[in-house]
Amino acid sequence: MAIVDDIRSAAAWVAGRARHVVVEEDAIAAYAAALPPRAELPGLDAEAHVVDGPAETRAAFFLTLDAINFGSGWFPTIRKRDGRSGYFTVALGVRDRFRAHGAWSARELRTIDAATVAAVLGQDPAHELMALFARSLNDLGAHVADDHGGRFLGPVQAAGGSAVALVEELARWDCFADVSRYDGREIPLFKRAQVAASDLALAGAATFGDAGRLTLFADNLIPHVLRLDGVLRFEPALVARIERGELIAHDSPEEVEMRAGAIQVAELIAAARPDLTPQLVDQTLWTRGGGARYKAVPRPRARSTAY
Ligand SMILES: Nc1nc2c(c(CN[C@H]3C=C[C@H](O)[C@@H]3O)cn2[C@@H]2O[C@H](COP(=O)(O)O)[C@@H](O)[C@H]2O)c(=O)[nH]1
Repeated sequence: MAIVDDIRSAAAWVAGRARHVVVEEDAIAAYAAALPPRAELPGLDAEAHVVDGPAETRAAFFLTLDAINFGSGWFPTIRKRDGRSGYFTVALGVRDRFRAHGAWSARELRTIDAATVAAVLGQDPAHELMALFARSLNDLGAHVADDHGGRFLGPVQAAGGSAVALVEELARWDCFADVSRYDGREIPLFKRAQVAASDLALAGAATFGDAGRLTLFADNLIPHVLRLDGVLRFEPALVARIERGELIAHDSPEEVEMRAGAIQVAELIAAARPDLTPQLVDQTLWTRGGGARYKAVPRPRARSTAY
């Protein structure tokens, strides 16, 4: 079975036995009907990303950014750009570096250290997230250098027009690892490998015929949006912990159920809205999550390199 089908069937299996986070199936039809048409979806935020210039540079930008598109559990402890979220603070830092000095080469990424990453992102070099970012970039650099001759378009071209094939390759790299365990079973989620495929297509660095097979990208923000919108029901004790700002343990049943529940909801929505794929549902809900209503309430936070 293709990796994306493993992800969706694992997510459905978790959702079917979830104890802490439950899909409100009766809410799906109306919720799906009310989601905006795909035409209204915002594309890439051109100000925060590298969306022009050579395809090789766009591929370098998004593979570099998505290799460090995690840390949401630490975001309350990093220095944010004024009025920007954690994700956009990181994206803008990488974008500024690309604008000033171009892309890091694969060879440079292979040896980049925490202090260099911290300087680019405007962070304390001693912050533990900087060492995690550097380690992820080291692995990315090693794979692009050793497996693809230093070309960031290498993995895209090797995927031969298939987003699923690209996810299959990135999922083998440590820097895109994202498999949890739940009731003794492996639960592949691969949020960043999948968002990388999506971002490369959005940036025009890749053309995929099968992007509709990607699942929703299981982060912490979408379950939060779905809870506030009444589509995922979190048990009261979990809500209380989240609202106290307590970290939820990565790989805990609650955390896996939140992420798997969001993937399952996107599948149910896509079944009700043939014009929307799970990737488009993700973009809609992730964008919605940036709104005041969702920012006003504490969101779940877990510390992992997955999201
Ligand atoms: N499900 C989903 N999660 C996504 C993204 C993105 C960025 N993608 C956009 C970039 C270019 C295109 O416009 C893409 O749409 C980041 N995240 C996650 O959010 C979390 C950050 O939250 P906050 O605390 O607010 O910064 C963090 O876990 C990060 O991994 C997405 O697209 N989908």
